[in-house]
Amino acid sequence: MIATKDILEFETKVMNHEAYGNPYKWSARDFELGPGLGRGKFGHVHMAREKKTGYLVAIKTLFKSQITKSNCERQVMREIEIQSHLKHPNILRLLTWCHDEGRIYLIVEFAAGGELYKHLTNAPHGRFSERQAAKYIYQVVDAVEYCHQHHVIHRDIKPENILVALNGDLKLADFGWSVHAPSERRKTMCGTLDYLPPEMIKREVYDVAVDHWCLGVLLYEFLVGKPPFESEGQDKTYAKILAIDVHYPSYVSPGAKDLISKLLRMSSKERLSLDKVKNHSWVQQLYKPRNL
Ligand SMILES: Nc1ncnc2c1ncn2[C@@H]1O[C@H](COP(=O)(O)OP(=O)(O)OP(=O)(O)O)[C@@H](O)[C@H]1O
Repeated sequence: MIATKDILEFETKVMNHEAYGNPYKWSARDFELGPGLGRGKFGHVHMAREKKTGYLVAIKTLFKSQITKSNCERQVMREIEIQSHLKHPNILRLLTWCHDEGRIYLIVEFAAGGELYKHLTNAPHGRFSERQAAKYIYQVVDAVEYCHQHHVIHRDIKPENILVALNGDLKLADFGWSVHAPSERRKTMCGTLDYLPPEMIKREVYDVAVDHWCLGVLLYEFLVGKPPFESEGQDKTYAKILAIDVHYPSYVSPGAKDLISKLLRMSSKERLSLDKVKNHSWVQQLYKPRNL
């Protein structure tokens, strides 16, 4: 339990920091590196402590040489640019970033619970209860709705890209594939195979509704423990997606099935709006957001 005295002491430290309310040039020297949290494509992620305040963060270190070698400069800059503008309780906050000759450091909110994917694997029978799934889908939908309101399509929603905070709330992360979509419809194929929407397989133009499809796949995976179109080969997965060939185990409730089937629609225009997902009777029965 954190005592009021500790909070006051911490707040005093924050207010006495040169960065408080002022332009401040952060550098890696402001942080003390702690244990490793994981490895990413271009570097590693560590827990870290801001030296003057003791504030815990995660630092994602990216090696510039690896980014250049993979020709991903634009993708990385886009991830930084997009994530630095998104401020929502269920989106992993990019607090600041800095760089030196060889590295880029992303200072992000620390998600003490780690990857949601691990929670799913460790859950009884490798799947979440309907109550847990309703809370989780509500929080991800709220985050994605906020992204869409800011003209950002995530394009890579899956349990591996969602982290869990200390209080159990979800944090949508990994904006490496996301794009700013100012009213424009796009054509690049990206994302993970099991989560690919039909319009991307058919290489048609697509819009924000690709995320609605992925939310249907995500909810199914929460409840069943594996994505609905998972198959042995890529061709079989594609065929199942294009036929919307979904099998629901008997333990999935009619309410959950109804919601998933309203997101997994071939026509992107027919997919349920995100507001309607949050207000769907199955979600409403099982989850009440704290701020209401
Ligand atoms: N803010 C954080 N808090 C706690 N753990 C984190 C945080 N950020 C990343 N991690 C851990 O580090 C791992 C790698 O980070 P991340 O997924 O951001 O790298 P990446 O380059 O996007 O990886 P990839 O795209 O290959 O999945 C994550 O899977 C997670 O376990």
